[in-house]
Parts: sequence; structure tokens; C-alpha cells
Amino acid sequence: MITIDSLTKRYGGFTAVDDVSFTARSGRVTGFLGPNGAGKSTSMRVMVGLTVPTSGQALIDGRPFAELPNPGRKVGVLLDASAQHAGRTGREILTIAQRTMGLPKLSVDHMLHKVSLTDEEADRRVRNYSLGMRQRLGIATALIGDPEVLILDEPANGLDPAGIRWMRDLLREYANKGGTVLLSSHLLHEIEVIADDIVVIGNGRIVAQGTKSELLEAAGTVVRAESPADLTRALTAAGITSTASTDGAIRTDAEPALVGKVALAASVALTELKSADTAGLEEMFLELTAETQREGVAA
Ligand SMILES: Nc1ncnc2c1ncn2[C@@H]1O[C@H](COP(=O)(O)OP(=O)(O)OP(=O)(O)O)[C@@H](O)[C@H]1O
Repeated sequence: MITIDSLTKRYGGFTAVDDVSFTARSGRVTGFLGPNGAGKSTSMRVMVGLTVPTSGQALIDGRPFAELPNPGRKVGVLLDASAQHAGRTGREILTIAQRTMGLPKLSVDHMLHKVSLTDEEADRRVRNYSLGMRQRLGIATALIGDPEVLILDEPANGLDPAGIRWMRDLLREYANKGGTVLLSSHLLHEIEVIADDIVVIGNGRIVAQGTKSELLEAAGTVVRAESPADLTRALTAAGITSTASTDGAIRTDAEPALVGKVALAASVALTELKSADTAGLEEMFLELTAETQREGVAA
């Protein structure tokens, strides 16, 4: 389990991480979602003891990273796949990790196989790796100590669709066995397909958090009717607030089942009724982060 408690990091007068608190639970994949510059990497660097927080703390199973006896056996970390030593081969990098952690020699071949790097690729220097291969090697290095916790910063960067699918399955299996996974991304879709829990950060502050289903539920319903005006009237009469968009769709926070009942009672013919689902989460993500996005949104 990872516990982040009132974490703040200031660089001079600039607050990169502002009073952030959340928990990444074991047996679950927690997605850390936010636009560029939101403070994800800074928070993760604090978690693994690379950045000293201004205040607050980050604990791994109740202890700061620096106090873990053999950290690689407890926490697998991938912060920047491009930061691996370019002059070493993938096999050498994994062998160093294996020796540092006191693991059996066989674990190197086992991990290479697990992340689908061939023998030929493993003996190539990292400078000649594609970004996707670096990510696979980084994931292998994070996993080699068979840790209980995984902290991965943008691990899907550079992976092709098959690679993303592979990583998703790997992380799911890891969490199903009781592991804790925290992974960051600035892409909603990536987080949405992998995560059980989602923490959304914007401008250094947490703007939303909950289980994926809670966040999806909060997204409400999208409904269309032959006569949108009649439907809006019926919803209003039933005490349900709704908003109509220019394409004729009506959005409301109410459940689809309730909207259907109201329409039936008012004899309004519906042409579409669906949970706002993915579209809702996307809108929420954009809304929640628009004001706080450092790089702005094109008008
Ligand atoms: N060492 C530093 N000194 C000054 N400012 C920093 C430092 N490290 C990070 N920052 C700033 O803190 C903010 C948060 O950066 P961070 O890298 O944590 O964001 P992020 O959410 O990981 O973004 P991205 O998705 O672009 O990687 C940024 O504005 C960044 O410029």
C-alpha cells in the first residue's frame, strides 16, 4: 500500500505539489492522471526518496522508501525509461539489478522472457533500443525483485497498441495477486482501461479521486428524444436538472433508469438513452483540469 499524506513540494515560490493526499491500495491498479506539469512525476519522485518534500510524507506499507531494508524487493520503480545507461546492454542492466538485490541468476532470463525481449535484443546496447523496448526493459527492472508495490511513471509511453495491451494484462495479473500498482499518465483513455481507482491531479492539487465506477457513475446520462423540449420539461417537472447541447443530446446527473421512467411517464419517445460513461469521464477530466492546466487549452 502507498499512503500519501498532505504532500507539498515547493521549488522557491512555485508549488509543484500542493497538499496531496491519497492511498493506492493493494490488489488494485491506481491511475494517477493529470495534464503535463500537473505534479505527477514530482509526487512519484518523493515516493521513492529522490525528492525531499517541503511538508507531508509518502509511505510504502507504513515506512518511508529510504527506510526500506532492500527497497527493490519491496517497490519496483520505473520513472524514466530513457534514463537507463545507454552504453550497457539490456541484459547487463538487469544483471546489475539482480546482483544488487541478491536474486538468483536465472531471474534475468526469466524477466527478459516476461517482457518479451529476445536474446538478440537483450545483448544490444540500450542506445539502440526503441522507446518501447526501453519501457519493457524498465518494467523488467521494476519487476525483477518480485516487489509488492509498483510505481510506474508514464509506462505506456512509446508502446504500440499490442504493447499497451500486454502491459495492461501484466499489471492486472500483478494486482490480482495482491500487488499495489500506481501508474501515471496524462492520457485519460490509458488510465481508464487499466485502473480500478483513479486520482486526478491538476496544477499540483487533487481535483477528483475515487473508484473508476464511482467516477463513471458521477458522469450521469446522455439521452436523446424525438422532442428534446418535451423531455427537458418532463425532467424538470420530476426535479431533475439537465443541460441540452447543440447536437440535441441532453445530459443529466440522474441514472439512465430514472430518466427512462420519467420519459415513459410523460409519453416522450426516446431515440437514445445511455450512461454518459467514457464520454462523461473525459468531459469531467477536461473540466476538472481546464482551469488548472498549466499549458492552457486551445480555444
Ligand atoms: N527541480 C525542479 N525545479 C523547479 N521546478 C520543477 C522541478 N521539478 C519539477 N518542477 C515543476 O513542477 C511542475 C510539476 O512537474 P512534474 O514533472 O511533477 O509534472 P507531471 O505531472 O509529471 O508532468 P508531465 O506529464 O509533463 O511529466 C512543473 O511545472 C515543473 O516545471
